[in-house]
Amino acid sequence: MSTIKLGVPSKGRLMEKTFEWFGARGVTLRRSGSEREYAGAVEGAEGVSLVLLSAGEIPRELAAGRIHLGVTGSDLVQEKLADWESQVASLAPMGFGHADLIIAVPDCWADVDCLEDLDAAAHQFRAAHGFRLRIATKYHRLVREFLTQQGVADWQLVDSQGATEGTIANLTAEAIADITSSGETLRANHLKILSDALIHQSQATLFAARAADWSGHETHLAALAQQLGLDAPAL
Ligand SMILES: Nc1ncnc2c1ncn2[C@@H]1O[C@H](COP(=O)(O)OP(=O)(O)OP(=O)(O)O)[C@@H](O)[C@H]1O
Ligand SMILES: O=P(O)(O)OC[C@H]1O[C@H](OP(=O)(O)OP(=O)(O)O)[C@H](O)[C@@H]1O
Repeated sequence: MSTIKLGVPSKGRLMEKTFEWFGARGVTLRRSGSEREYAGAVEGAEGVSLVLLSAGEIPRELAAGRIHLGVTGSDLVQEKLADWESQVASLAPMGFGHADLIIAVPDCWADVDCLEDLDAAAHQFRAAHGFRLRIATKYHRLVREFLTQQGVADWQLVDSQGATEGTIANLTAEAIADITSSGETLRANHLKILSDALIHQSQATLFAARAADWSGHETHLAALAQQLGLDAPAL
């Protein structure tokens, strides 16, 4: 018989905290098999099976309907899925995995503390250098939407899939947009956050896939929602 497929992060703190969150609600998730095998088991919820996936791939698997439910950061869903609310329903913020997507510039840019200053600096930068000020990020969709909405001009995004805070010292960007939690990476790289450039406050969230085949799963979904203390989702 087919089951509701629940995708959760396969490793690290997101996996552990997800297991704790479900466990506290009477649903035991665990990795089965050897330590390195990505197989999982569910106890305490009928008709639900566990799929262990990279957090970064969970948005795509939800959008494709290959999993019914998935836990990942809200930043990843909003970045990776166009018009995300049409593709997934947010069922529950889970209270961990907090991170802020922000824009930061070098500490030594004394005249740049907010978006208006960045706009002015970008304008000057283009006049002086003949190309647009570069902002390094992996969050292309969210950053582009935010800066456009805020009326900041004369920037370009350059792709950085990791170690983004290092791009400025490496002279491949003038500013960065990345997630921060403790702020230590920004401090260590002599960067400061613009005061009004909080693009997204992310946390781990339980999502449901609108494209998944829910037929035959209605009773199990209602029972799971009740056990987790959630409203029955309208999908
Ligand atoms: N300090 C942090 N550093 C990195 N990610 C964080 C931090 N705090 C919270 N997160 C969240 O964790 C999620 C990313 O998790 P993770 O790095 O495990 O995913 P991933 O990129 O898919 O990993 P991998 O591809 O290595 O499996 C994002 O939603 C991010 O917002
Ligand atoms: O504010 P902090 O607590 O210092 O955390 C923020 C850092 O953590 C993440 O990087 P990650 O470790 O995921 O590596 P990455 O550079 O590969 O993205 C993020 O991209 C920042 O670099």
